[in-house]
Amino acid sequence: MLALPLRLPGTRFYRGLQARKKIMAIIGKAMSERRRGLQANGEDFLQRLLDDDDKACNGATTNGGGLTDEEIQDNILTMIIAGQDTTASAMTWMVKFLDENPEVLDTLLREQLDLARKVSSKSFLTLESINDMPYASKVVKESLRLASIVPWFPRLALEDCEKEGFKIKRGWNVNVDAKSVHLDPTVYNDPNKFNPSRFEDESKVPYSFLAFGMGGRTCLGMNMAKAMMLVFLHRLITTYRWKVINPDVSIQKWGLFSKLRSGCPVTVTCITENVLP
Ligand code: HEM
Repeated sequence: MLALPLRLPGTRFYRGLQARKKIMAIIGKAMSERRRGLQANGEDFLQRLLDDDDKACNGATTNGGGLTDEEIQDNILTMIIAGQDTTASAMTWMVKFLDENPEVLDTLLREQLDLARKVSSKSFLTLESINDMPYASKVVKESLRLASIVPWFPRLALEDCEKEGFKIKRGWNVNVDAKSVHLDPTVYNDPNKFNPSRFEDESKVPYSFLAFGMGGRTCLGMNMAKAMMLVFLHRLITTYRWKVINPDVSIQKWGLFSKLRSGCPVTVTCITENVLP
């Protein structure tokens, strides 16, 4: 998205196309190995698409046909691009914000240790446990607001229209600037402060939380991403003591998503069981 579309060797665009080809080939190989029984059929999204495709080929679907192999590859690539880097980056920012805000970390630790005591006999967190993390949910939301992982997203005007006095012509590209909304002091009080409690008296300004987009194209993985971030938080907070070792706040240049250039390295020590009384 952030490169001139020049198919010339050496350009970012060209390297992107080459990388895409490589990933598509890896996905294509996995598909053919699964179909030939050479790779374990996991219970994953790829398998669902392949199974639906089989059903369509055998006439077991009513909608006339499954996806082509290229469409299946495209769907998997979309999930990788939309789901992997975004969530990883969100977790990185969350660690950074918590490291910088010990009082928030303290409140979070208390909530998570309480929860850990309740669920310690189980080896995994259930949906019920995830729904029992009110403060952690606000930490996740505030991290997503302040980091604006997808800082803007593009739209195409399908017809002439006028918004707040601005005339927009059919065919124009319009970028929704989520980051500016998230940092607008008329929407969020003291917007640069990491303050999860601001969501206690949740801002009611419509369209003011755009971390997952809004409307017809809202993020499909929104609930999954939130759940992953909560599980990650719980494990990190209750199992490890950690410290960010590189406080560099610069952001990766030309990235599609807002990512810390340093990757936010941390030192990690496992907490012994006596932390959970
Ligand atoms: C913290 C993590 C994530 C963030 C911040 C995020 C953010 C977004 C945003 C802002 C959009 C809307 C883009 C637009 O309107 O043009 C979007 C769309 C999308 N996201 Fe996510 N996302 C995350 C995680 C995920 C995950 C885990 C998945 C899948 C496993 C996923 C799959 C998608 C898909 C498929 C779309 C396109 C939806 C459509 O166009 O109909 N995302 N995401």
